[in-house]
Amino acid sequence: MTDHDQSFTEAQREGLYRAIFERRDVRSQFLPDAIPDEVLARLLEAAHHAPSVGFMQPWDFIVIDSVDVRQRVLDSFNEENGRAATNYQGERKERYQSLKLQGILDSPINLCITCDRSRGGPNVLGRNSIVEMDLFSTCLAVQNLWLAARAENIGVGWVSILSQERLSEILQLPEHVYPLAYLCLGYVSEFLDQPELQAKGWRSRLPLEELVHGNRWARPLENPDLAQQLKDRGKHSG
Ligand SMILES: Cc1cc2c(cc1C)N(C[C@H](O)[C@H](O)[C@H](O)COP(=O)(O)O)c1[nH]c(=O)[nH]c(=O)c1N2
Repeated sequence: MTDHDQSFTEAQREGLYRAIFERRDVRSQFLPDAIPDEVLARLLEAAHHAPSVGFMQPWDFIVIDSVDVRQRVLDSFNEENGRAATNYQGERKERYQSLKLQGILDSPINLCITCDRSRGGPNVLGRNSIVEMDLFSTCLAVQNLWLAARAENIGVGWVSILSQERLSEILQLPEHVYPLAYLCLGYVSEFLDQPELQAKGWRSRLPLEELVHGNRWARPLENPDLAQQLKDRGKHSG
């Protein structure tokens, strides 16, 4: 037992949900303004407080301000994005090619969050059966940073249209370090009220009630009240 109230106030709870619902992947709205060091430090601390398998903390954070390094990453993006465009034809291809899918040079800073697959030695508690748990843990660090950034009015964009080998080479990563997330960070002109891919007609949010099942794959929920709640929530989330 502690001697202080551990409950969130209603305002604190709303603040957390607000960060969750108003977080966006940003590519087009970056401003060049620098992020103050103390703000960046808060974001990195939030990432470092993510849960991790066996408390492995497999992440490292590479803060990239060099325009030269970023240009080389952008070159990899352009090459990979050209290849990705060949997956589509006709109108869909045109739409793909009209999407802006990175803000590598528009944002003032890039951050690569890596996963050191050997951290903590060969036996990590909780990772004996499913070895990818270190990668999943690192994803949670990304999400912590992404949500904290929203609360700091900073936009984050994840760029994954990159050659992993090329990225490892550019950042001189050792063999056992996996470049998990390449992120662009910066203040923004606005946060869109829905995902940019939805706003541009690429793909829409799926109805939550179709994604929640009872007991076995694709079985309806036994609980009709929960089913109704899920439907109602869909009406007011963008
Ligand atoms: C693992 C991973 C990888 C990528 C992304 C996300 C994640 C989680 N997203 C962003 C993605 O398109 C976006 O999250 C969804 O469209 C939903 O939009 P909001 O994040 O809610 O704004 C993304 N966006 C982009 O413009 N270029 C990219 O290469 C990627 N890659």
